[in-house]
Amino acid sequence: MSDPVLSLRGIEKTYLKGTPGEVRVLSGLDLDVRRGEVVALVAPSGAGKSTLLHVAGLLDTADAGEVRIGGREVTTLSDRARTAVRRREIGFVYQFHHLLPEFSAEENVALPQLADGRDRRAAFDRARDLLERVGVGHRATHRPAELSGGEQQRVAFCRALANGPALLLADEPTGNLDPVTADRVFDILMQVVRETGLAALIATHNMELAARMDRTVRLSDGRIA
Ligand SMILES: Nc1ncnc2c1ncn2[C@@H]1O[C@H](COP(=O)(O)OP(=O)(O)OP(=O)(O)O)[C@@H](O)[C@H]1O
Repeated sequence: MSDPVLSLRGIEKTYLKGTPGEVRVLSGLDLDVRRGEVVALVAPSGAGKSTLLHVAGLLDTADAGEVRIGGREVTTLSDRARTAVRRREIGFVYQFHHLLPEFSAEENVALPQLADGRDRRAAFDRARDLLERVGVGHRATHRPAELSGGEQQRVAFCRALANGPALLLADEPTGNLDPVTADRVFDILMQVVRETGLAALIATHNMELAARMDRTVRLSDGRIA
């Protein structure tokens, strides 16, 4: 079997180490996510879901343990090399869209591609194609403030997918939407993930959404229970 897209081994993370406020969040956590697999990450508030996603997404470093992306150990890479892995291999979706307000939907989706060296025309073609696929092609030239919450979040998915990542990490991606919109946006996310064969790790408090994914993992006492 091929290497998991994401492999975490023995991950440790403590905030404010050595101070009275020390918080041990991850303590020897192991997790694999394979190509085409959509995994729900479920845990009580404060258990460390965001911390885990940040470590897996190379936005933060663990105190100990190994992070492999596509079989490659990334913990020991230089900052520059890690940034390149993050940009090419990993897409993020957050609870709030974090789109750049002064740019249109298509510009928001084109920008990560331009940052990765793709030519302008190809970047905008891909942006419009992705926006079409999630049903917001007709809003391509609108700025985020001119879009509904569900539309904003669909644009945020497109931005996450813009550089063709192997791994999608999402932190409560529909948590800010009303239940009907959340359901619809989640369907679209699942459809796109299925079509592209991505590995996805999606943190959610919503057990109905978790039940629609391939597998649920629970984070408890700093490990996968
Ligand atoms: N930068 C930080 N400095 C100190 N403590 C932190 C920091 N970031 C997070 N924590 C603490 O670490 C623990 C885990 O936080 P984290 O945000 O990973 O939890 P979570 O499971 O994502 O929570 P929620 O579901 O509420 O978003 C919490 O107790 C939090 O207060």
